[in-house]
Amino acid sequence: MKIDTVPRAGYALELKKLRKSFGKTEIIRGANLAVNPGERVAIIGPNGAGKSTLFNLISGRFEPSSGDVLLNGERINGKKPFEINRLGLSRSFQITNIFPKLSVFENLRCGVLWSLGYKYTFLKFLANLHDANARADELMAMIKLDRKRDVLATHLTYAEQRALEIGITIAGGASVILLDEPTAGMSRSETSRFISLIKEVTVGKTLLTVEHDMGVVFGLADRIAVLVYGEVIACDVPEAVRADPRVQEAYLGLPVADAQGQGR
Ligand SMILES: Nc1ncnc2c1ncn2[C@@H]1O[C@H](COP(=O)(O)OP(=O)(O)OP(=O)(O)O)[C@@H](O)[C@H]1O
Repeated sequence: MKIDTVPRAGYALELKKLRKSFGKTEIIRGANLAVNPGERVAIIGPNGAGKSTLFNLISGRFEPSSGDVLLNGERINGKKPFEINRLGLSRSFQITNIFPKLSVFENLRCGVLWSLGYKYTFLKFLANLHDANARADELMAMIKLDRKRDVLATHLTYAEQRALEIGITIAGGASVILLDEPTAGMSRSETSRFISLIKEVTVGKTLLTVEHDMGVVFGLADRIAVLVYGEVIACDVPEAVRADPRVQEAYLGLPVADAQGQGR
């Protein structure tokens, strides 16, 4: 089944002078960011900097007050989240994405069918949908849950549920993936395995994460975007961001590597 969305030339994702106010309070204040196809970018920033708001603007949950969001060169402001999803951007919604009473396989198949525009009311007919079954099997192997094929999602470990969530997020073949704190709540060993898994399943895709854990940020990101008071004050390779005095100042004067947990 061919469902990959081929990015056009240019940036995979671009934010231009993006602004968002809630009432009189401006939360995103002219944020600019350009992410290349295939790049992994982590957004960091102190509490309340606007990271979640930025994700909500990109994924269509909020409409910008002004400025633009471009996905593969196409302006997506004002589009509905499902329209943006069909254009090739997929966002994880943490484990609320998962159907607890469905098996691993059924969850993944729902993710595939949803991206193709099927309705859940057709569930009883799904067994006949050969392509979706094949894609669900493929995803299950990618997220290393093939041995749990028929286990209900509710009976998975927390880390397995998060892996399933990633499987559902990538099910539709989106070229741009947004992950919100993908390793939150995991142990150190689970986190390091999970970083490897994320890297594997997003090969060739563009990845944007919001992350508090500096270990994850430095282990995963090609570039780090630092959001402070609704502006991207730096976006560079990890070593450069670590050494940037503006970033150190934003993290209470601590070197970024020592500021692990300070953003919480
Ligand atoms: N729907 C909303 N209505 C009003 N204010 C909002 C809304 N969403 C977010 N805010 C405000 O915007 C600011 C930024 O919030 P946001 O959650 O985007 O920050 P964040 O960087 O993700 O923070 P954290 O690291 O604590 O998760 C906060 O002051 C928050 O209260």
